[in-house]
Amino acid sequence: MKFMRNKARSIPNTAGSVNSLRELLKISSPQKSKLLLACVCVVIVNTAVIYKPIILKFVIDDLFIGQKAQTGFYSLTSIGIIYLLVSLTGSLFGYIQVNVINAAGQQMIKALRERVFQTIQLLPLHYLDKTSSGRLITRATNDISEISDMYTDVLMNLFNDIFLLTGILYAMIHLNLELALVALAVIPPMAALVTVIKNKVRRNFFTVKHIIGKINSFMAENISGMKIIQIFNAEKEKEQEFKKLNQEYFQSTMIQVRLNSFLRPASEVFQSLSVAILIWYGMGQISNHHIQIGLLYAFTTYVKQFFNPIADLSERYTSIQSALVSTERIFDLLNRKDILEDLDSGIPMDEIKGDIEFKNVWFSYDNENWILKDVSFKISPGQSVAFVGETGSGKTTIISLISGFYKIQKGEILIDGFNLNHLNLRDLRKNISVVLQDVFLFSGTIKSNITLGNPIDERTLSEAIQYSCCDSVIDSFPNGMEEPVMERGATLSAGQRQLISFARAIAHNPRIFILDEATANIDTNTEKLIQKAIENTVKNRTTLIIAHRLSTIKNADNIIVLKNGTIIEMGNHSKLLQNNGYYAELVSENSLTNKVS
Ligand SMILES: Nc1ncnc2c1ncn2[C@@H]1O[C@H](COP(=O)(O)OP(=O)(O)OP(=O)(O)O)[C@@H](O)[C@H]1O
Repeated sequence: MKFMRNKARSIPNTAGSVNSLRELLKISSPQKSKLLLACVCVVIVNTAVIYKPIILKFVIDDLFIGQKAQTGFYSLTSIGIIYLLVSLTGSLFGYIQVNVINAAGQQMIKALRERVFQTIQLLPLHYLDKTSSGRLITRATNDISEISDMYTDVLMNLFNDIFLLTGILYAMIHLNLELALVALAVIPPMAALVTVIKNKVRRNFFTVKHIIGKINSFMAENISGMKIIQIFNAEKEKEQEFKKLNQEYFQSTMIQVRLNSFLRPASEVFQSLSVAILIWYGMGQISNHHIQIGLLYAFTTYVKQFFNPIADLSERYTSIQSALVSTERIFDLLNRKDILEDLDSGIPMDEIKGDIEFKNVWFSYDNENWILKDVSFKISPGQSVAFVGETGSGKTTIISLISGFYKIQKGEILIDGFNLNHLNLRDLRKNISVVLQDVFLFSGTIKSNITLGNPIDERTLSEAIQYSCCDSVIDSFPNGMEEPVMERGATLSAGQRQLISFARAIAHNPRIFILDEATANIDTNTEKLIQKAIENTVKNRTTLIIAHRLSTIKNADNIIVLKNGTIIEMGNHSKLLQNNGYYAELVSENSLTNKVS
């Protein structure tokens, strides 16, 4: 059933493209006036193009063959001037059209890129857990640039071409219906050919884009994991994996190249065929004095002009299909409003006290396997609680639930007595700070990593630095707070990163502080600093610590011991030792790191 659903979503269909194009037009609506101006330009440019053969026909048939008196308006000079003016007007409006359409296209792409980024920021963790970063990166980069190309290069030309085709068609029918039908006799077989190729091109583009997503994911993952690859000499294996992906990509693009390279020559064959039929039929008509040579000349010019946009269209056909597929993929993401985080509705809470209660909470990530089973506990404001338990017992899951990252299936989580599901998530998260084991730093400066762009005054900032014992780290850098930080804080030590993240947590002055204590070995001096930072941070705050060090656990007001998603013991250090249960066993086995005690 699951398979069927996925498959149904991935099969490309025309309705999908039409809807996506409609969405694209909606995004373009602020650019309405520019688009309108561009359309006016298209009309003027193409009228000029269509008029030029009519002027030449007049010169050949009326002035030279018909021997019409070449005086006044009909003199060669005035007709030459008119021809020049028509050409110049066409060129001038062509210039305006290109500028206006490009400006409108770039504005639209800018808006679209912003919307994609905003949407990515609101994707819930349960979606991100199952989505590769490469897929999302491909949406924000490759797919957008394909639409940009289509918009600035293809779309206006498309409008241009369609207008030109209609104009030429009208001019041909108006001049001589019979000759027009002869000239266009090749259109039905040509349309049949294009229809056959169309679906192949679309299907293949879905494959191509899917593989680009896989390549981007692979690249992103390998670049971040390069240290491990190099240490374990896994370069060859990774290279093989990459070669396989690259080969897949190569094969699908080759199909595209073949289809693409077939379309232009095919349309040129049809063009030559049409000219040949026209000359064969037209010469007969001239010999029978049914038409004059100027008309045949105008028609051969029109046929060439008629097939040029068709040839261009067929060449652009693959780009159009590619961009349509990209548009569909982007709107597939943008329209997932049902899953996006709703940060702004719910009960507003400017300041929370920090009272947390789990009431018979059951939780599963996949709606099948229970990770938390009937978990209940209460933490009063300002209390510190340490979570202890073997790996996979559900400690991290509990803190993710308190931050509102996942929804529980059964039971209730209450914050200050309010059900977390009904709270304003933005307000809740404003009151929570976390320090994770694996500290995440962004490229920027130490200061920007502490403030994360939030308006934090200098006094709060310097207090945060002092309480987090981060001052010694900052003083050790020549640029102090403005010291550049590389992506993921790659140039800083684990201890330095930890201290910066404590400063970040304190600077945001949370009511609830969550700490996933690092298990990494840090030198004794930094260890002491971190211990001090923890002591300073937990003061007057509700604190939840996933604790690994006995020293931290001992200081906690309450210790919650978990096993397989169930609370098996609860109490302070001495009470749990007295119980002589699982916790006492962990302590006696020295499973908890006994550092800085
Ligand atoms: N995003 C996720 N999607 C699906 N399952 C998950 C996810 N995160 C954790 N799990 C599963 O939930 C269970 C509990 O994981 P959790 O991270 O809460 O354990 P933990 O007690 O914090 O472990 P550790 O001490 O190793 O960090 C594990 O079996 C894990 O495989």
